[in-house]
Amino acid sequence: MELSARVVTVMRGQYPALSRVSLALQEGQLVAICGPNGAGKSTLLAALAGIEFPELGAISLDGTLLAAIPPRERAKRIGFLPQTGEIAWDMSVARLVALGRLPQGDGERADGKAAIERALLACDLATLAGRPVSSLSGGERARVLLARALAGEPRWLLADEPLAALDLAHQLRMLRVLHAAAAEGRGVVLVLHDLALAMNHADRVIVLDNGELVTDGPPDRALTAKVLAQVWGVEAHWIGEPGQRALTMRP
Ligand SMILES: Nc1ncnc2c1ncn2[C@@H]1O[C@H](COP(=O)(O)OP(=O)(O)OP(=O)(O)O)[C@@H](O)[C@H]1O
Repeated sequence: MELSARVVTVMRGQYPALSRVSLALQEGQLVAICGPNGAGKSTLLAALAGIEFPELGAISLDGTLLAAIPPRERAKRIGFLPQTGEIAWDMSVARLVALGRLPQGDGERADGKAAIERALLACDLATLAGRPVSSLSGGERARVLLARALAGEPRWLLADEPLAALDLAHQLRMLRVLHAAAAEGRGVVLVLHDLALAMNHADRVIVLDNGELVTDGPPDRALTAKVLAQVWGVEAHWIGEPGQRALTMRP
């Protein structure tokens, strides 16, 4: 089972936001997409989710062009959480999370309800379920949006900076949930700015810069001091044990 991009170019006006990017993602892994501001991370994630159609190249899911898969079927198989945590309509947390079952159409049936309940619990939302989303804090809202994506229990979960607004304990909790989803055989792809999270928790890291793929591999090979200098322009190095690494930087 594979989600792949073949020489994908996405234009923004005259300039490419993504330029000839090729990669193949496998289920069962947690993959981090990293890179500086404007590198093309959100564009790549949206293209992989079928939200954005590339001008050149192709995105395929299990060998079928994404563009050829009907939108509802695509939404069943690929859950997408965009970077902007905007919520258009005010409603209760439980109702918003239930929208994650729309592609399946079973939000009122036992299977759907159980999946919604699992997502609410996974994101520590049980006590907030009856609250209007407009009354929540930024981090609470971010957990609700992640829960909506999880409620669909898609084969692929693509999330753009899902942990950025979360406190330390909830970051860890959500990482465990995302790891568990990968261990169940789902594909989990996260855009992450926090390179220590990527280093310690991802199975694979993809680094983009200026719309181009710079490195793609295990975290310790993709996020070397040399890559940090070349891509982020910082003099930094890793300390600590594998799985508990921290980044030290010269000011
Ligand atoms: N609507 C737009 N019009 C013009 N250029 C755009 C538009 N949206 C994005 N871009 C450009 O496309 C490039 C890639 O943007 P993208 O949002 O994918 O970057 P990113 O790596 O996700 O950045 P960030 O870390 O800041 O979220 C950037 O140079 C950005 O300025």
